[in-house]
Amino acid sequence: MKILTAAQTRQLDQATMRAQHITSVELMERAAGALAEWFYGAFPHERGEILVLCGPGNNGGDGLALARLLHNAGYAVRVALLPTAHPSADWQHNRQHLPGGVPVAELAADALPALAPGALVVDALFGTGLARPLAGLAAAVAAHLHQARARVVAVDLPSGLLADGPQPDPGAPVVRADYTLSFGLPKLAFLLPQNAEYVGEWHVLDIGLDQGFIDQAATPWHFTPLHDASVALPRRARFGYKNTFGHALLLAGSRGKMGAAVLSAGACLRGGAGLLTAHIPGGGYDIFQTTRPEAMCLTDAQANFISELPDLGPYQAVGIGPGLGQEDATRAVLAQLLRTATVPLVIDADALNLLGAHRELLALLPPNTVLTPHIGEFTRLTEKAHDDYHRLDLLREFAQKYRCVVVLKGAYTAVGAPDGQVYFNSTGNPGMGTGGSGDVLTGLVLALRADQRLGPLHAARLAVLAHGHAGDLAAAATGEAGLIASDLVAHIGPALQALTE
Ligand SMILES: NC(=O)C1=CN([C@@H]2O[C@H](COP(=O)(O)OP(=O)(O)OC[C@H]3O[C@@H](n4cnc5c(N)ncnc54)[C@H](O)[C@@H]3O)[C@@H](O)[C@H]2O)[C@@H](O)CC1
Ligand SMILES: [K+]
Repeated sequence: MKILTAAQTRQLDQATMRAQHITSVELMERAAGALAEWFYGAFPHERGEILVLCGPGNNGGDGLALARLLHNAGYAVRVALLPTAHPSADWQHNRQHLPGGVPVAELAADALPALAPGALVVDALFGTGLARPLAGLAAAVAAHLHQARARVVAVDLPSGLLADGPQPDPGAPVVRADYTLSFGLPKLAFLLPQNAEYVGEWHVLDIGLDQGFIDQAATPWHFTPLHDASVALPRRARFGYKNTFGHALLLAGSRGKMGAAVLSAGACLRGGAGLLTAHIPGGGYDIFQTTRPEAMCLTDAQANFISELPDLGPYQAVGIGPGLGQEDATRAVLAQLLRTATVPLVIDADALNLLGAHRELLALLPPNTVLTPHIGEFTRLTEKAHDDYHRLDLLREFAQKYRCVVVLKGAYTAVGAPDGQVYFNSTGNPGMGTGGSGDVLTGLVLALRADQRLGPLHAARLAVLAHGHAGDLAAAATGEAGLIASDLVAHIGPALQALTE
């Protein structure tokens, strides 16, 4: 699913009207109808008065049309208008068609509407047409809503927030919505942590926008919903056997962190690898063989960390990093792996930290390597981003420069591809912020990299999607707080099953 800029969204509206031979008023009516349907579902028994705040443009027009539909459906509705000398044409149309029974007032700085705590307010002040930061009356209204602790439903975007880029004035007020209802497609702003306090829970409402325009629109940003045919797992061949499903090698673990190796290995096995060999510190042998009898095990001469690179001949993919530690000898193993590997690599955790601390090693990264940093690890590989948008620029630059796939982990994990495209993930929950969660992802990526039917981007996106879905399935059983990484491993099977072609 593509994510478009505000400018592209305007072109999309125009293209929709042309392709479907409808007027902008008719498109606005569709938008208002979709908003009203959402309201009927979300607030079926709302008894209090709903205050609809309308700006001067088509976002305000949506608000006026919604006020009419809610009133006609039996809700108590009141409208407050931002004073304007030049309302949009569709605004004027919907103002004229507002039923006489709906009270209308103009907003004024010295008489902001009284709001009981929890009052339901629709923010239809500004949407994709926002041209400058909120100031004056609009800024006062945004602050007033926050102080009054109103429940705010934003139409298209919380007013004051840009759809597709950082705020020019980070200090300017933005409406803090509890819900944001976007038309047709998600917006880039929704996916970044710095905007979470404004966007709240967001939903995309289908208003039948022109798919032809969307298909040809150029954008680096994409959103991967749970069921996306382009990242499905191909079925296993009826006559396949363990060697056809790939033999993975995992280098992981150090004293005190053998659990990372165990979790990662479990995820690799549950991820469908035909065979898994783990190379671990000698002292971890009993732990590993006891907890992962399905895996084979090579032990390092060192008891507490990894100092040797095994012969890579038998393997279709190699993963390195979980629980690895950062010994000099381990760094030498990583360097040797980068120099000699001819099969796909997956690099995580301390292997990334070693790369960050010895950046000369980055030049050795084989193309199509999958790296799975969280924000801290990514910062060590690149630089400190001044905001979340800048970090996305750094992600694209890094993936393009090293021709790698970079999985930047977090809510809406962003997968950066070597061609500069970025794919945001839709699955997962805050319960997955728990030790070992990343080790599980590494094992899963490794399994899918050993599957020779999948390219690096497909494997990474599918692993991220399945990992998040496993988290959602697990949280349904344990709750978010109770979720631990072993639960993720246990749910990888059903998650992948749900994502199979
Ligand atoms: N074009 C269409 O057919 C559709 C548009 N839709 C709605 O239309 C919205 C976009 O409408 P517009 O392009 O009219 O833009 P907006 O309604 O977002 O805002 C534009 C108006 O606000 C003024 N303005 C911008 N920033 C301001 C600020 N900081 N302080 C004070 N005034 C400011 C502009 O001068 C202009 O009058 C979307 O967000 C969506 O809600 C939907 O109805 C779907 C269909
Ligand atoms: K809005």
